[in-house]
Parts: sequence; C-alpha cells; structure tokens
Amino acid sequence: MIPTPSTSHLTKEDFRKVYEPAEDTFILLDALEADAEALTRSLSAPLCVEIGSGSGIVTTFLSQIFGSNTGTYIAIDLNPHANRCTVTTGKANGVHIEAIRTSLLSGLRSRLRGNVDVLLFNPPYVPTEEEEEAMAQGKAGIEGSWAGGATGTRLVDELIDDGVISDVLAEGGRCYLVAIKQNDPQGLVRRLKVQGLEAEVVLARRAGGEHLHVVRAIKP
Ligand SMILES: C[S@@+](CC[C@H](N)C(=O)[O-])C[C@H]1O[C@@H](n2cnc3c(N)ncnc32)[C@H](O)[C@@H]1O
Repeated sequence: MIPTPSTSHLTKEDFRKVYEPAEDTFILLDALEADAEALTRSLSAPLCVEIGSGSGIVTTFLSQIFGSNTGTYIAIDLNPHANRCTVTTGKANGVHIEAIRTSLLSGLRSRLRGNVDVLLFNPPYVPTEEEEEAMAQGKAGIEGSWAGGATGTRLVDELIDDGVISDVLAEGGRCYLVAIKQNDPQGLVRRLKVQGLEAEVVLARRAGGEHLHVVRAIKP
C-alpha cells in the first residue's frame, strides 16, 4: 500500500485559501494506486502533469508510485496559494515539483505536445451558475476549487473538445479525470473516444452526497 503523502505542514489558514484533500482527492489516489503496476511497467522516466494541484497531494502521491527520484512533475494551478502549497507538500515528502500558475495548459500546450505520460485533473466539478463559475475563475481563489459551470464540466469540456488531452499525451500516455454523476461521466468517456483515446470509467463510489467517478483515457 502506498502511503498517503503528509500534509501536516499545511495549516488551517492554508486550507482557507487552498482546497483541502477530500473524498474526490482520495478516489483519484485510489485509481492511481490500482494502476501502479501498469504505470511503472510502461513508464521509466515519466513526464507527469497535474492541472489544479491544490495542496499538491496527488502529484506527490504519483511520484511515490514511480519513486521520487524518477520522473518530472509539473503541477499547475490558477490559485497562487495552491502553487506554494504544492511545492511545500512536495518538499515535505521528498519530491521536487515544478509549480506553474496558469489556467489549464495555457502557454504550455505546444511545449507539452506528445510528451505527457500522465495527466491528472480533479477539476472544479460542482454545477453552478455560469456567472458564478466565471467569477470564481476570475478570483483565482478557493471558490475556483468547486464552481464548474452549468453542468460542472466547463474546464473539462474545454480540454476535451479543443483536443488538448489527445494533443499533449504521449503514445501510451494516460489521463485521469475526476467527475460526479451530474457531469455525465459516460458522456465524457464518449467524447474522449471521439478524440481517438481509449476511455472508460475505472472507479466509481458514493461519498457523502456525491457519486464520484474516475475516468481514464489512454492514447493508443
Ligand atoms: C477540486 S480542487 C482539486 C485539488 C487537488 N488536486 C485535490 O485533488 O485535492 C480543483 C483545483 O483546480 C484549481 N483550478 C480551478 N480552475 C483552474 C484553472 N482554470 N486552471 C488550473 N487550475 C484550476 C483550483 O484552484 C483547485 O486547486
């Protein structure tokens, strides 16, 4: 069993500004752990990119699967406090994470094209008024952790429908997305398939009031 990275260096004050790991975080860790053997078998020096890294716990966990001196870890977040927390969580657990402040993969897409071995995104997935989502994105604070627009998939839609995921993944590269039932995970799977990816729901469970899913897409 891979240990959950320590976040004990982060304070209550940090978690007022940055998303605190919760059930949606943990289902993503579980999906990665379930694929640990396949990940390490097929990738020796992986380039791993997480969008929306928050506390940094997911990227740190992924580095533990590969071994912390193996691979390159890039963690993106729109929230500058998340960038800082991600770096300190990496350090506290012995991994170097490059934190970048941008929206989705803006400014990085052409550099990453065909090179990403593992792409992760636990997005803001709660269905909200579009105005509320736009305001949350503008503030780049904690509100941006959950406000997901009309169907909760505004950011994921942008990644899928603009072909960003299929574009940046390397051959054999994998993308893991968290979604809830209201996001229509099977619809996400269908649209990822349209982009030429092998996609499926690999994990689903109820937690509190949410029916959480992890969608995995692999570039053949
Ligand atoms: C649900 S939280 C997930 C945090 C962490 N990965 C986890 O699983 O605990 C979503 C994260 O996405 C970030 N985010 C929201 N909009 C973003 C955007 N346009 N580009 C990059 N990150 C974004 C938020 O700041 C937040 O840290």
